[in-house]
Amino acid sequence: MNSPPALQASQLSVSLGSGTTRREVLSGLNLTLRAGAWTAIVGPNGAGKSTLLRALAQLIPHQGSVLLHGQPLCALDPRQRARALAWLAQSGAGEASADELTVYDVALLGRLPHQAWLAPPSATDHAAAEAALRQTQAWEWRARALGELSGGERQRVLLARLLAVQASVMLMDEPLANLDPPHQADWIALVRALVAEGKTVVSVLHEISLALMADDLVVMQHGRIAHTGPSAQPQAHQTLEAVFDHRIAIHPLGAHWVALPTP
Ligand SMILES: Nc1ncnc2c1ncn2[C@@H]1O[C@H](COP(=O)(O)OP(=O)(O)OP(=O)(O)O)[C@@H](O)[C@H]1O
Repeated sequence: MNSPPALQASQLSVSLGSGTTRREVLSGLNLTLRAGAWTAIVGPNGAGKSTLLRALAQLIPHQGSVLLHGQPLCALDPRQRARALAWLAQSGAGEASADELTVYDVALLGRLPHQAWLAPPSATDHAAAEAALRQTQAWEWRARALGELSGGERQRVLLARLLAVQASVMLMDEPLANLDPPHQADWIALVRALVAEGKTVVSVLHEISLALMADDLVVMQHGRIAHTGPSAQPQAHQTLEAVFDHRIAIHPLGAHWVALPTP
C-alpha cells in the first residue's frame, strides 16, 4: 500500500490584515506534498508562499483542513505536532528573543517538544543538538551568543535547531537566505541526505535554479497554485517563466536546469 502524503491541504484559505485592509491571501488551495521527497515552493513576491507554509505549520488561522501523514493536524496536541513537523522561519522573523542564548542552547531548543515539563535535557537531547550543530558546521560556535553571529552563521544555527527536532516533516521558509554558495550546496546535500532517510522537506526558495533541483515544485501566483508536480516537467518550467512575466528563462545545464534573467 502507498504511504499517505506527508501533507495534504484541502480548501485552504487564509485572510490577513484587519478592518478595511483585511483580504484573502490564500484562496481555497488544494495541495498534496509527497512523503520522502523535497518540494520547493516558488513564485513572485507576495504570491503567498510564506503564508502557505505558515498555514501548513498551523501557525496562523486558516480555513480548510491539513492532514499530516493522513491524520488531521488539528487533532494532534501541540507537542506531538512540534515533534512531527519542524519549522524554520524566514530569516530573523521572531528570533530576536534568542539573541542572548548560546548557539548550543538555541540548538537544544529544538528538543523542547521531546522533554517532559521542566525536565532537564536528556543525554539523547544533548546528542541530537550536537549532531545537528555538526551537520550545519556550527559546532565550533557553540559557546557564542546567537546575536553575535553573521546572517549566514545565524541561519546555520537556526537550521541546526530545526534538525535537532528530528521531525519527519520539515518546513523551511527561505533557508538559503544569507548562505554563501558553498553553504547553499551543503544545504542541498543535507536535504538530499534527509530525503534519503525518508524525511520530507518543504522549502520556500527564491533561488529558482536551486529550486529546480527539488523533486517537486509548487509554483504560486496571486494566492493560488499555478502548477504542482515534478520539477523536471516542461509544464513546470513554462509556468515558472509565465508567473515571472517571462523575466526569467529556464535552460538545461547538464542534468539540471538554470533560470537566468532575460534582458
Ligand atoms: N499580516 C498581514 N496583513 C495583511 N497582509 C499580509 C500580512 N502578511 C502578508 N500579507 C500579504 O499577503 C500576501 C502574501 O504574503 P506572503 O508573505 O505569503 O508572500 P510571499 O510569496 O512569501 O512573498 P515574498 O516572496 O515577498 O516573501 C502579500 O500580498 C502580503 O502583502
